[in-house]
This record gives sequence, structure tokens and C-alpha cells, in this order.
Amino acid sequence: MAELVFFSGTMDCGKSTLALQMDHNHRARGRSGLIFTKMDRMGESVLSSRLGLSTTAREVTDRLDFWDELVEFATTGHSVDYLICDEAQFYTPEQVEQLARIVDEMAVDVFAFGITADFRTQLFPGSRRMIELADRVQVLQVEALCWCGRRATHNARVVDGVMVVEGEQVVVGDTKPGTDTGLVEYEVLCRRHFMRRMNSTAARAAAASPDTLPFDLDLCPVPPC
Ligand SMILES: Nc1ncnc2c1ncn2[C@@H]1O[C@H](COP(=O)(O)OP(=O)(O)O)[C@@H](O)[C@H]1O
Ligand SMILES: Cc1cn([C@H]2C[C@H](O)[C@@H](COP(=O)(O)O)O2)c(=O)[nH]c1=O
Repeated sequence: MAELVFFSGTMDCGKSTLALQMDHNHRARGRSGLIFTKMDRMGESVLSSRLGLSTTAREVTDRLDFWDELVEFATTGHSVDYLICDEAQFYTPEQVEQLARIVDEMAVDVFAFGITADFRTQLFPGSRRMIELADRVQVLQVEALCWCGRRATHNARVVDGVMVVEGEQVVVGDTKPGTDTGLVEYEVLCRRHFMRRMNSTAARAAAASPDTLPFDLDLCPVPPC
């Protein structure tokens, strides 16, 4: 029975790596698949992992209709067993509905990968629809870590070293500084430090401050917080 599976987790937890691995494993068993992504950090029509692997992919635009795309592909004599859909948080809710229909009516497996929430902790519309429609939502096993060592659960946006909670929902960027968007970068944090807006830069500054009292520095470097 074909399935719609949403593999989710924070940024930098290995989603794109898993997407590439799943494509490899299914292809190695003679199944044929199509790879889609949207606004990958490395550019258009590429699915890239921070481990260094990448592959060409079909770029998802807001106008793309997955159902029509597959029908057209099938009319050229090709068969499709599965779809790999990376950066699915950026898909429209209608596109997620098309993917569910492809699973149910074409018996094609859809493996989707994405973050659930943005830098304000709000669900992306595409991820919300995935959670609503998927047969399974699978949280990745590899845990990204907060600077304090706890499991990271939230994606923080950092501008010039300072965590921000206002701005456009979509700004493509990386968890490493100095990449494509220049000033905007992301850092994964545990909820505790996300709620305190305490990213690694702020924590380092607080630890270096002579005003910081020597208790529970990890949680509350600048009392009262
Ligand atoms: N140099 C490295 N050595 C080993 N693992 C690495 C290295 N660089 C990145 N990784 C792994 O790659 C993961 C990020 O993979 P990626 O697929 O790009 O994540 P995502 O798509 O979820 O943002 C990191 O969590 C880490 O486990
Ligand atoms: C939190 C958040 C992220 N984004 C962007 C930043 C990256 O380009 C992708 C996530 O990619 P990854 O493969 O999971 O690292 O999403 C965004 O646009 N808005 C946000 O709030």
C-alpha cells in the first residue's frame, strides 16, 4: 500500500541526507522515482545535504501541479514508483493535497522531508497540511543539538548575531554563518533557550560578563530572565 510519509525535524538534523539515502535504496532495488525540492540552499534544481552529497532535482514552483506533472511523465511511457519531496515546508497546501491524491489514486509512495515550524514557532502552511494528511509523520532519529547540549527542538533566525522573532516567514539560509543570504543565519536551540532568546552568541556574551551571577548560568545568564 502506497504511503505519504512526512519526515520532519529541525534544520540540520539530516533530512536531505535521508532523502538522498532513500532515493538510493529504492533505486538500487529497481524502483523508479522522481526527486523534487524547493529553494535548496545550494540553488535551483538541486537537492543538497551538508554531508556533501547532492543530486539534480525538479524545482517546485508555486505553479507546479504534482498530479499534472506525473500524468505528463506517465504519458511519455515512464512509470513512477515513488517521489522524494525535499523542503516540503515551502510547498503550498494545495500541492500537499495533490501529493496525497497521487498516493491514493496512483499508488505512488511519497516521501516528504521538511521542517515543521518557522523561526517564530509557527507551522509553515505546507507542513501543517502534511501533518494533517500524512499516513505517518516520522521524526528523524539524529538529533540536532542546542549549544547547551540538549536536544534542539526549535529553529532560531539570527541576524548579525542577534536572535530575531519578527520578519518574513521564508528566508533561505544556512545554520553556518556567511552563506548565501549574508546577514541571516539560523541556529537550532532547545525550547528553554529559544524562549529566552539565548542563542550561542548571547550565551557567550553573558558568560563573559562580570555582572553575571554564578548560578544556573546555563538557564539564566542575565537575571532576571
Ligand atoms: N563533517 C560532517 N561529518 C559528519 N556528519 C556531518 C558533517 N557535516 C554535517 N553532518 C551531518 O549532517 C547533518 C545535516 O544534514 P542535512 O541533510 O544537510 O540536514 P537537513 O536537511 O535536516 O538540514 C548534521 O546533523 C550532521 O549529522
Ligand atoms: C526556520 C526557517 C527556515 N527557513 C529556511 C532556511 C532553509 O533554507 C530552509 C530549511 O532548510 P534545512 O534543509 O532544513 O536546513 O528553510 C525559512 O525560510 N524560514 C524559517 O523560519
